[in-house]
Amino acid sequence: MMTAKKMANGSAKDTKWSEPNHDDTTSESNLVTAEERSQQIDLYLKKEGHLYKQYMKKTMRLLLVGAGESGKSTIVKQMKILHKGGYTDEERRTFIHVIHSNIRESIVTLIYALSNLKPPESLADPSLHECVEYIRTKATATHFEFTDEFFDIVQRLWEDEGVQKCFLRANEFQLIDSAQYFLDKIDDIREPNFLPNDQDIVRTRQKTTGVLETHFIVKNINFHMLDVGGQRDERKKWLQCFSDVTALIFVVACSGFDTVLREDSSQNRLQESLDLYDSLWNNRFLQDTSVIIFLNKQDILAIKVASGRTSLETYFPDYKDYIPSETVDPVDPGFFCCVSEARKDKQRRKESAFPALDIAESRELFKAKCFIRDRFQAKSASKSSQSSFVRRCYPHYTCAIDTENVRHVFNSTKDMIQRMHLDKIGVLRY
Ligand SMILES: Nc1nc2c(ncn2[C@@H]2O[C@H](COP(=O)(O)OP(=O)(O)OP(=O)(O)O)[C@@H](O)[C@H]2O)c(=O)[nH]1
Ligand SMILES: [Mg+2]
Repeated sequence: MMTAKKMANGSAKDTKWSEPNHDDTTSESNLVTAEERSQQIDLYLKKEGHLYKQYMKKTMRLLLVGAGESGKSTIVKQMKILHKGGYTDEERRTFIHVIHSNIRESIVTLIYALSNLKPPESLADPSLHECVEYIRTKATATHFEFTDEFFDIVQRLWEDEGVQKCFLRANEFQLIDSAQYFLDKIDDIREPNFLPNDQDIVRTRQKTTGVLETHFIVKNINFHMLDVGGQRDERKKWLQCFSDVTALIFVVACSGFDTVLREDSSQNRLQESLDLYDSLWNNRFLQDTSVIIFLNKQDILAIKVASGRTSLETYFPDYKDYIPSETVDPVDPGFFCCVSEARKDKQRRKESAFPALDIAESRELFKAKCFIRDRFQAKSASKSSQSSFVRRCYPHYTCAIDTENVRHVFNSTKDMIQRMHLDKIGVLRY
């Protein structure tokens, strides 16, 4: 490090150093020795260092990582809703186009999947063939107007039983998670004065490219949250974010156990998350950084388990003989925080994305949640580190589209992040 003495001296042999003299006269009083100047600078750096340390103590840098579509940007949107005063009407309007594009992408995907699935599905109402043609030809055009004709056609197709059957097989192709939400809401969305609400905004899907940073203050603590693109070609940009990170928040789409990656159809999404987690846990630049795991998309996981159409066992054969180590009652509201939060209030329950589960389904969901969590925890074995810092992983079950759930999880991790941070800056000795 450049010492104050070196900075002050330039050449240690110089005997005198003088302050700039504006009236071009040199008086004895503003002549200081290099030694004195060096002491002044040392003092200044100490003071600055102290202020920097104070600032660092109150500044947490959180890096959101995880595979594509795991829910990172959705967490950032929730931070804006919870800690940055939410969205203005002007900002809400900017999401209208994204919602329209999400609807278009969803219906185009469903229509192509009808014939591409093996075995294929077909329209229940053959008179809709013209609508299919419209979607295939007009709705895929680069410059496309979202006309009434488009919304009428989408609505008719979405109500078709054949299209619904195709939707139930969405794990066999690439459909955005919010497809059903927006397609069910077309009546409202197509209105000329439609203004997206918070739930509409957190449901939108836009792939992140690059690194996006957001700042907010909670109880006098500055949070800098970094959101990165999670698809494979985006991950080389992550490295630049690794320095000075307080904690990594690793987001996992738990519901992805029966789907493949958008960018590589030979890779299972949950397996990709596990591999990615493994590589980050072992990354040499992150050896002093603890990891908070957000086991996300618990609502979709619950829907999949309740449907009985798909099982973890098909994709992860060791699930069959897995027995959770806990003896927690599977319907314990403390464990199912998302479900129980929703149950507190009948209205919210109705609006909740969570299905009502019977006891057997709850037990199965409990097993699935524990299994996925344990797979990540097994990869987080602490290695011996030279410092006294003990690196840990902290798993949490989340549902990023549920503002109350994110509030609850963020509150309970906030204090722990702060402890982790103080621990870390103590170890690194700024
Ligand atoms: N139902 C449900 N949908 C979710 C949840 N979390 C995120 N989503 C939806 O999943 C989609 C993808 O979420 P994003 O936040 O864009 O994912 P990301 O990790 O930022 O993806 P990249 O930017 O590609 O890395 C969005 O449409 C979200 O609304 C969840 O817990 N439940
Ligand atoms: Mg994103």
